[in-house]
Amino acid sequence: MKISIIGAGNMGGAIAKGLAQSTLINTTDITVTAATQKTLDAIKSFNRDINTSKNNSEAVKNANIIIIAVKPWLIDKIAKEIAPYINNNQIIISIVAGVPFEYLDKLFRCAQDAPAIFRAIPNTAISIKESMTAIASYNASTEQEKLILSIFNELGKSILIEERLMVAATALGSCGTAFALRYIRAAIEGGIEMGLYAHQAKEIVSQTVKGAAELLMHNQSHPEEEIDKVTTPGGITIKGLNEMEHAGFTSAIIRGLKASR
Ligand SMILES: NC(=O)C1=CN([C@@H]2O[C@H](COP(=O)(O)OP(=O)(O)OC[C@H]3O[C@@H](n4cnc5c(N)ncnc54)[C@H](OP(=O)(O)O)[C@@H]3O)[C@@H](O)[C@H]2O)C=CC1
Ligand SMILES: O=C(O)[C@@H]1CCC=N1
Repeated sequence: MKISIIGAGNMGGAIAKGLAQSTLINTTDITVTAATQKTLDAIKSFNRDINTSKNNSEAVKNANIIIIAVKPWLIDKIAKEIAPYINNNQIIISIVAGVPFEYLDKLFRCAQDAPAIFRAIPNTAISIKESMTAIASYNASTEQEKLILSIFNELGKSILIEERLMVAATALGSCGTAFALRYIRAAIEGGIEMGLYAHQAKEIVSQTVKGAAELLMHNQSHPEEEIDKVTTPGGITIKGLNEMEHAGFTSAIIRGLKASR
């Protein structure tokens, strides 16, 4: 199975790196393209078996799966370039945030029919096979859906959802990486103010956040259930939590997520 990624930047490059570590795809069957040689060299230095090219139309010709990973304002230009070389046996995956199937159909329709198109929104942890990827499908068979889910499951976890939910899933799962990291940064800064060295604070906060997330997944529990186990009545955790809430913690997160939408 050959996969071509058009646009090997933060996300396209991360997907290529993740795929190169997966068992489903041979690294020599991965091709990435970019506008500049510098980006392609960076991919080669990660794994020299990944094919690199600046020729998008050549890259898509023999691919079974084509992943479009350019900035949203470049999708029209890229589609114009590659659409003549795409056929209905190929699968297109657009990771371009905010571009609906209705629009992708117009861009990639071959003759009377559109190929199978997926929208996938991973996050940057895909480079280390720890992504959460939301996927919506259009014109695809159940077999094709299974195939695409199996690829992204190898690169973390994936979920098939209706297209109308992609916006919310993007805010939570993709922008969410930045939101979680901003909490981590804030906690590190607090730790330093209380006397810890930066590297010590980072280690403590990173493992604590990872452990908190693992608790939810391992115990299949609700966050408040786990919080109850930490908050000693009259103790220090509830004092900290309430102070954060007075400053608008929950509200700030909900407002931020809705603004991302
Ligand atoms: N970053 C993220 O966390 C996420 C991003 N997305 C979506 O992914 C898409 C890409 O975002 P991101 O990776 O952050 O952006 P980047 O700018 O990092 O990557 C875009 C890539 O496209 C390449 N490119 C530009 N023009 C061409 C061209 N004509 N032919 C081939 N490649 C080209 C660039 O090449 P060069 O490097 O040489 O300039 C660059 O490598 C966006 O649409 C975004 O909505 C979706 C989910 C998460
Ligand atoms: O910020 C953005 O627009 C992209 C889409 C999701 C994550 N990054």
